[in-house]
Amino acid sequence: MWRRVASLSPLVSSSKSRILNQVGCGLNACQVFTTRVLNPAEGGVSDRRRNPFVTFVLGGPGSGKGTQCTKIVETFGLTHLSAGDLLRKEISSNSENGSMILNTIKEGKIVPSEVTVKLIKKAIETSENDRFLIDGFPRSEENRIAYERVIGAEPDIVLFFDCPEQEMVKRVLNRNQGRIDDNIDTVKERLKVFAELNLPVIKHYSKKGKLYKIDGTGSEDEIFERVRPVFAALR
Ligand SMILES: Nc1ncnc2c1ncn2[C@@H]1O[C@H](COP(=O)(O)OP(=O)(O)OP(=O)(O)O)[C@@H](O)[C@H]1O
Ligand SMILES: O=c1ccn([C@@H]2O[C@H](COP(=O)(O)O)[C@@H](O)[C@H]2O)c(=O)[nH]1
Ligand SMILES: [Mg+2]
Repeated sequence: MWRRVASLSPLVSSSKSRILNQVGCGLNACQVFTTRVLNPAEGGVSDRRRNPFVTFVLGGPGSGKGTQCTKIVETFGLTHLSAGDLLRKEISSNSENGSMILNTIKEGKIVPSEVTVKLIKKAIETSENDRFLIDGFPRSEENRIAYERVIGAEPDIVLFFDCPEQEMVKRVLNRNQGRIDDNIDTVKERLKVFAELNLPVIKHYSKKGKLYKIDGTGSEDEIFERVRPVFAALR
């Protein structure tokens, strides 16, 4: 089991992006606190995986969440759960929510919490691992509250990849993986949704001392060297 309390030196980004100004939440805090709020009435996660170590990985579209998660998995062995990938699997498996999810993703909006939280809960419960990176979730305060209620715990830490909008748009439009939301109109909407609904989540966890803000500019390797100490300190 990983340590749940750690004290690290500051890892504050020097980026001057618009997002940073909007968050404006004194992100020097690099102490990791734990607040377990297990809620037996809701069931929480199953007994076998009752107390997993959870990292939320947040950032705007194209900020590099998925790319950095792959590197964290390779080096530290956490299991990567991308909320977007779980939703895309629902579309391709023709589930009852498939067409609703497809339309929501096309529009750059947020899928209802009950759908996403259920998929994440199942993925945690069916995993052999007890350490997770939950990538691209929670997208809103409503998502966050639903997760904490259903899972019965807060995340242990939260990573936020801070990247200028112009760079994020460039990366998304060059991604070339056939995603239906990698077009300029959807990206504009996703940036709007990120600023309006996701930044409040980031601010919430900053206030709780759980946030690690990482400068998301530079090469993939340079960014990973900013991420590495966060997990190295928890081993
Ligand atoms: N540091 C980087 N410099 C340049 N390109 C990068 C960098 N990191 C990731 N990329 C590229 O940018 C694109 C978006 O990266 P990635 O998919 O990791 O972002 P994301 O935050 O998961 O985005 P989304 O929220 O849309 O899923 C990918 O094509 C990836 O290869
Ligand atoms: O928790 C979530 C995660 C994702 N979505 C929808 O999926 C797309 C793509 O997500 P990525 O994380 O970029 O892969 C996102 O724009 C949302 O439409 C969601 O609703 N809830
Ligand atoms: Mg991604």
